[in-house]
Amino acid sequence: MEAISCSRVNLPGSTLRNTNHRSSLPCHQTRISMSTCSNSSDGQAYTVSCSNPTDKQSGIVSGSYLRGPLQKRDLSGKTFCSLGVCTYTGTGSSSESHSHAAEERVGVLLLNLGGPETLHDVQPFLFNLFADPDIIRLPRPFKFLQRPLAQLISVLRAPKSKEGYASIGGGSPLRKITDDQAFSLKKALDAKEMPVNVYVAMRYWHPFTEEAVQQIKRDRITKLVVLPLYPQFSISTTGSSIRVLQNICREDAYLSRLPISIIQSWYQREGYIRSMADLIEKELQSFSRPEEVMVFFSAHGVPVSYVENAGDPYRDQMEDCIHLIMQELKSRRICNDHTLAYQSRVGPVQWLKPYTDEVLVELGQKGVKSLLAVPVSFVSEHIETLDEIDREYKELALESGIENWGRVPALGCNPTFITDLADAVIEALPSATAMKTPSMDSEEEDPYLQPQP
Ligand SMILES: C=CC1=C(C)c2cc3[nH]c(cc4nc(cc5[nH]c(cc1n2)c(C)c5CCC(=O)O)C(CCC(=O)O)=C4C)c(C)c3C=C
Ligand SMILES: [Fe+2]
Repeated sequence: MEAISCSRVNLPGSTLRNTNHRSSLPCHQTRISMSTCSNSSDGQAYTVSCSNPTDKQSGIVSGSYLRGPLQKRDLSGKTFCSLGVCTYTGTGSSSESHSHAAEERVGVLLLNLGGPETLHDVQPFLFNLFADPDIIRLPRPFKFLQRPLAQLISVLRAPKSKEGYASIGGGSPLRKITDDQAFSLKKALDAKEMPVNVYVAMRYWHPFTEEAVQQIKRDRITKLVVLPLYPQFSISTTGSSIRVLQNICREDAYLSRLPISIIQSWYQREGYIRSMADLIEKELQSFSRPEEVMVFFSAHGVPVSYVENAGDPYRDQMEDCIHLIMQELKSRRICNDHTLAYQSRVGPVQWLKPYTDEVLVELGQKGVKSLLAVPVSFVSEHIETLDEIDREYKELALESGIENWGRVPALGCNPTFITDLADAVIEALPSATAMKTPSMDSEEEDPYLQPQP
């Protein structure tokens, strides 16, 4: 594999590893502090040199990722957690889940968003979401408004959200799907002779990160791989979850010494790209003229300011991801037209464009008759696939002149995908190092989550 070089945003004092490159596009430049990196000739063991002059040696986060721009920032914050940790330890007790070395107990921590399990949970779930300073980014002098604003917005938005959740069965399916993915991942790792415990940490609903972390401590895990269930990195998703984790680790003697490897993004992995292409190829067959179908990638949006002011690599990674999926399809002689748009905007600010609803109308006006929607920023079914895409966008598309509509299902427990995640975990394990967290500026502190019932 050819050598590549890149510049990237760096956490203060971070040491990062990049493994398993798939292609040779240069990493993208960001605005904050930079570090340069170059890969070894075999595309493995990709080490990023640290640019922080004051703290060159300390490894804050050890990240295994493939390529592409990464957002690294000071991750700090606080969270409250409570009941319901789900751990997959196989048939035996957790202490049986050892790695090869007698005392080594490997844990995998899956990070996800979480969702309300009942309609009663919707408003407090929304409060937690809007109280996250990575979701509503207030300028420093206005940080004190975060919680009151979260309270106000959550109360105002709750009726609309409740309608959506009511229409998909009265709650989010995310917890059940994530638990199933955790179970499948554990089985896939067992099959590769890598016995692990798999934990689930949700950002805005049960089981919260702290619950998972408590279980990790009880199980006396000796090495941890952190795997966000978001293929692409965004400040608002993976970034936010890592910040919370880092904050918990900072305050805990055991956790601050625990070797941890964080997989920051994995959209470039061959197995993921192949499994997405498989789903698209299969779904295209349900159309009478598959070659005439527009492949319509719909990604969850973020406000433009994240990308343009805060250096969020989300848009670049999303575009790169679509490119890789289309390349894979082309290699199978599937050469359909395709487009990417962003859905689910909230509030009055500018979000990434083009907007899904606007593009659907335009495509209908231009005479596109068959369209296959591909949700691409998330790997489980959730409110935005089951309600927004399947109901709202489908209706809009049909009204706009599109006659044949299809939608690719989310990956869920797709075997190719889960096996690839298992490989990602195995590749990340050797780079686990203790998470030394920066001391936190009190003004940057996360507002406390609303205590849950
Ligand atoms: C990559 C995925 C996601 C990004 C990026 C993201 C950013 C983001 N989201 C909001 C606001 C809301 N998101 C909501 C639900 C929701 N968001 C994602 C994923 C991403 N969000 C998922 C998978 C879900 C669904 C969870 C489920 O229960 O099924 C909601 C609640 C639902 C609603 O009222 O629409 C809100 C609100 C912002 C503001 C944001 C970036 C800043
Ligand atoms: Fe969202």
